[in-house]
Formats: sequence, structure tokens, C-alpha cells
Amino acid sequence: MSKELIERVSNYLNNNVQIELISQGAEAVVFITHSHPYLPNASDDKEQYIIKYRPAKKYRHPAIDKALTKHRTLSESRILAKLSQIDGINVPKLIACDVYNGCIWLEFLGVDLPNQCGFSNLKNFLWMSVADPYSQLVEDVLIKVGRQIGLLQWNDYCHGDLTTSNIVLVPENGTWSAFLIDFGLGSSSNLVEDKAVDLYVLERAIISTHSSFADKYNQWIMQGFSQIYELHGKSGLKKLKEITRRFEDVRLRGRKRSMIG
Ligand SMILES: Nc1ncnc2c1ncn2[C@@H]1O[C@H](COP(=O)(O)OP(=O)(O)OP(=O)(O)O)[C@@H](O)[C@H]1O
Repeated sequence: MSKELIERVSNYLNNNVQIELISQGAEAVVFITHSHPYLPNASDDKEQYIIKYRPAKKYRHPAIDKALTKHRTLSESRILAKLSQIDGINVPKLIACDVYNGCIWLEFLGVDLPNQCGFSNLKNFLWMSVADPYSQLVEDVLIKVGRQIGLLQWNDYCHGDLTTSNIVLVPENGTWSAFLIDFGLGSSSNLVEDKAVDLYVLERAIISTHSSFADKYNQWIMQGFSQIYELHGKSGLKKLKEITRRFEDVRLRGRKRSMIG
């Protein structure tokens, strides 16, 4: 990442705000900071926040770029604000957003896993668990992940990029809670197709990185997902059936596509 970009972010934030780059995706750069956006001078070494910044894309027309950055930053902020009001859904708290400069501040989630297994996202957690892949702990975590997705979709939201890196595990009372992050492609949608595609994307992510255990893992995720719909009686079961049927169709389409190439 260019020094120029880091400098631009630092200048925009004000030089008192120390930032550390942790990720650079196609869409955004993500930093950790100890400074709170409204109290930048009261840095507390124990508190951490995430700054997600969407830099201007030089290849786009400046007016279109501005409009897109504003739209995407606003959309991600809005969806996070709405989701945090829904009982049981775990997402990072939105602390501040500056849609014109493409910047959002979020609660920092997660910890470093033991034995240098990396940051506590689902991907690293499953790698860490390969020695005992079918443990009660792994089952519990995957059922919780499924419940989070179930809650999200029951409330007619879709994630849009449900990978194992976008599920963060947070230690709570001696166990793990699952949180969903990165709603850059999230949407409010009651379309069965969007929901089935979300499930398919996660299933593929698990198959590609943890192929030996993927059947069981995906089964546990779907167990948690179904539990949420089953809480809602007949109408829940009807919706669940629609989604699982469509999920089958999406899988079939995926298989055909990979056969044809
Ligand atoms: N609230 C958070 N708490 C802790 N880490 C976070 C948080 N938000 C983002 N991260 C870290 O930053 C990485 C990138 O964030 P995010 O996925 O939101 O950005 P992105 O640019 O859309 O990424 P990508 O293009 O790789 O999907 C995450 O995988 C995660 O490691």
C-alpha cells in the first residue's frame, strides 16, 4: 500500500490519531487505532477501534467516484446501525461515519487465538481445531454461526459476502460468540434467491478451506440456521423450506457451472 495513501488518511484523521494498517481489500483499507473519534486526545491503549476507509479510485470519473463512495459507506453504516437494534444479532457497533470521506469507525472485535493461530475469525478457528475437528466446541461454534445467519435472514437482511473471514469469534463467558462483519455488500432483502446465495457462498468457503470436515461443518451451520426459523412455527417452517429448496437449486447451478467451466 502506498505511503501516500497512509499519509492521506493520517492527514484526514488529524495527526494525533495513530493508525495501524491491518487489511487492504479491493474496496477498502482497514486500520486499527486506539483513538476514539470524538475524543482523539484521550487515547487509551486498551481500547481499540476499527477505521474502514474507502479510498478514491483514480480510474473512476471523480463525480461518479464520490457518489459511489458516499453510497457504499452510507449503505454499510445504515445496515450496521439497523442490525445492532435487532435482538440477538451480533455485529460491530457503528461509532461514527463520514460518508463524504468514505470513512467509518467501528467497535473492534476478536482476539488473537492461542499458539499463533492468528486472529479469531471462523477460518482460523477451524484451522486451529483440526486436531479435534468434531469437538463439542466446534459444533457449538458452528451452530451459533448458523443462528446468526438465521437471525439475519429471518429479519430479511442478506450479507452478500459470507466468508469464514467475515465471521469473527469473540470470547464470552468461557466460550465463543459469533459476530458477522463486513456489510459492504449487505442489503435488506426478502428474496429467497439472495438468502440461498448467502448460504451457498459460506458453504463453498468451508468446502474450499476445510474440505475433509466440510459436510459435518455445513450440517451444523444449517442446524443453527434452522433453529431460528423453527422458533416461528408454521410460517417459519414454510420460509425455511423455501430457502433450503432454493439452496439446493443454487448448488445444482454451481455444480453445472463448474462442470461446464
Ligand atoms: N470490527 C472489526 N473488528 C476486528 N477486525 C475487523 C473488524 N472489521 C474488519 N476487521 C478486519 O479487517 C478485515 C477487512 O475488513 P472488511 O472485510 O470489512 O473490509 P473489506 O475491504 O471489505 O475486505 P475484503 O475486501 O477483504 O472483504 C477483516 O477481515 C478483519 O480481519
